[in-house]
Amino acid sequence: MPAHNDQNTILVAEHEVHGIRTGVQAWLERRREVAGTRRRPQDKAMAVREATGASLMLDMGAAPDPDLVGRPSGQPLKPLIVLDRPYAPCASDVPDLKPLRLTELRMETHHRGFYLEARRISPVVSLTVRSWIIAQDEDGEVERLEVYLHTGVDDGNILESASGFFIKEPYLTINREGHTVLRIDHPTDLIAYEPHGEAYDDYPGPSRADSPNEDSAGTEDVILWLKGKGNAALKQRDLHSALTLYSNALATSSDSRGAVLSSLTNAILRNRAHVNLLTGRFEQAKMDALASLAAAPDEMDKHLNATAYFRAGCAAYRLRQFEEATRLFTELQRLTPDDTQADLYLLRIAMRLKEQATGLYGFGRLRSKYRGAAELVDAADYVVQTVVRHSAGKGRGCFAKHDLATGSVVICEKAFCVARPCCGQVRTALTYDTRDDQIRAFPVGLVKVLAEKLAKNPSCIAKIMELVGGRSKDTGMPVVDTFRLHDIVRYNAFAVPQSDGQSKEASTGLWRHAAMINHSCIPNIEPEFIGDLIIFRATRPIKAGEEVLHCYDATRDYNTRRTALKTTWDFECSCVLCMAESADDLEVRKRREELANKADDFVQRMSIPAKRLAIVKARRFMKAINATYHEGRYVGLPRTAAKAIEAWLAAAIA
Ligand SMILES: C[S@@+](CC[C@H](N)C(=O)[O-])C[C@H]1O[C@@H](n2cnc3c(N)ncnc32)[C@H](O)[C@@H]1O
Repeated sequence: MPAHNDQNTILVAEHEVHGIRTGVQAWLERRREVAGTRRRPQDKAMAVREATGASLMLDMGAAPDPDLVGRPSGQPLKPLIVLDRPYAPCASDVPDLKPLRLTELRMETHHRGFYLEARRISPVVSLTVRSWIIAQDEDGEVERLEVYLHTGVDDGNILESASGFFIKEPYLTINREGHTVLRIDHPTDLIAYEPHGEAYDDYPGPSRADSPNEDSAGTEDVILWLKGKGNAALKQRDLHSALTLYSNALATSSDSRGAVLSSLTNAILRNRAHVNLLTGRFEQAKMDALASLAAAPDEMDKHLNATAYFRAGCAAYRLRQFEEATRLFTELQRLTPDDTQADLYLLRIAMRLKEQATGLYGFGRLRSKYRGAAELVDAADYVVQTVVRHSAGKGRGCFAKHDLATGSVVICEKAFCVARPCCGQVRTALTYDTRDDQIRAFPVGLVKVLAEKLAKNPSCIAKIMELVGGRSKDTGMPVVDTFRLHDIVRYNAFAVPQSDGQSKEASTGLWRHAAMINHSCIPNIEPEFIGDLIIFRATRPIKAGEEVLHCYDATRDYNTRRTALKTTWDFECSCVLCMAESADDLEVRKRREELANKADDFVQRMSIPAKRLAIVKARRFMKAINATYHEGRYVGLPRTAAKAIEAWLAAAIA
């Protein structure tokens, strides 16, 4: 993560690294041994008993979470996630796949082109980075179903949200504790549904099978009943159920033969638009609201259309489609000229459009309004000063379109998504990536937030997949690929410095345009954060056509910095400072670092105003540090080791 990533640094003791590696290697070996063999049947009663027991023990806090690994020196336990052999998510819809039974599954096999239908028959066991249940197929065979990391749906757990599931292209493997499991890594591979007929169990009218397709009055009753249940769920803020019930009602209405139910259907679409807005499904919210508009409205319909325009306008605003939001709120204004809601929104949109075009934000006002870490700021993006194009040896880069003065705003962008401490979204895990054998402290909380946002707004997937670490090939269907998201976060996320000093772990976020900025150890722009707004300002004059560069890792020591750039971002920096430092003798670099550390210590201890003797000592430090720099090679380059003592001296003699 560029900038400020030190808060996420976790020191892993050598013996612990060894323990993790050995354990994981043994697990991989076990999996290799069983690859391709037939699945062994499970004892149903025993499996359910085990899940019930595990769930109870966890609820009582009486069982350790097997996902957590021990920390040295009293640091809190951290979850360990093993990233092994990434595989692609299923890119087909369930009807395009062939059904499969549990008895047909083979170990360590991705059953491409197939799906499995199963019901939950146990309580949900919720661990730190995964949840599991016992699932049963229609033959009565059972297996553990484990969902990794992406268990959340509308503030609940996907495994709790329904009792029936479609598992697309099931993958049968062994987990780290040795249990055979159906493993879900990609959120789009698990489809939760209410088994057929289940939502109608307490329907008071004639049985559904008897009526709807034959009789439009019967169908209308079912739809009205589902709508009523949806409204009741909405009232109780059970948004996931409300969404399912409205969707079932709409499916029933589209199933019915020739029944003219348009006003009822429109009402459900309007309600579903509201729930979609509340749950962050903005694309679907806009579609529902627009689909609910009456074509030839009477006076009553006009009022209902106004509600639809309001919901569609809010969704467009949240999707940052400000021009479209203007059009929708203008329609609302036309329908309800006495209502001030549209006027207020149109004013807000006008502010966003101005920010977008001019970069004039009123930063003072924003700073005083948004003080918490990664708070969600109501602001537009200002990215018109730069253009993205090829940068030699670095992939794409961001280049200035015009001359930019020191201190001017180069880019100001609102996060695509952030993991926020206030919502409990900040979570750091240890990841062991078997692809490069590295153990890293990793912001898995951000991967979760990103996956959920993409699953709810699939049209954003393609744009995110364009970032480094994403997929280059189009699969034809918007799917959420967890492994890709992990790499995207690794290469492109920023850590947000904490402004409240409260949170133990740093917030992290993803900014799409800022993710195009390359690194230099001598940057020309510097980031600042207001909530989830990232603001890059020029630190020196930048010429039109020049690449804008910021510093991903400002560690002074050359070797440490080089290792960090390689380990996290997978490149070797060849900026002029790195070139000069790489030509230094190893001994010289070592001596310089020792002197710089002593000078740092001196600066920490010596207050200003300072005694003459202290100033003399500081000058000596300066001289000694400067002597480690080769006069010819460092012309015009920053002498980073002398920075702190130089600043102290300037203040002391001022
Ligand atoms: C946040 S992205 C920057 C945009 C990226 N160049 C692109 O094409 O989308 C970070 C990645 O850019 C590349 N990169 C950034 N700075 C670089 C540099 N100074 N030299 C070489 N590659 C660099 C590395 O591949 C790194 O993982």
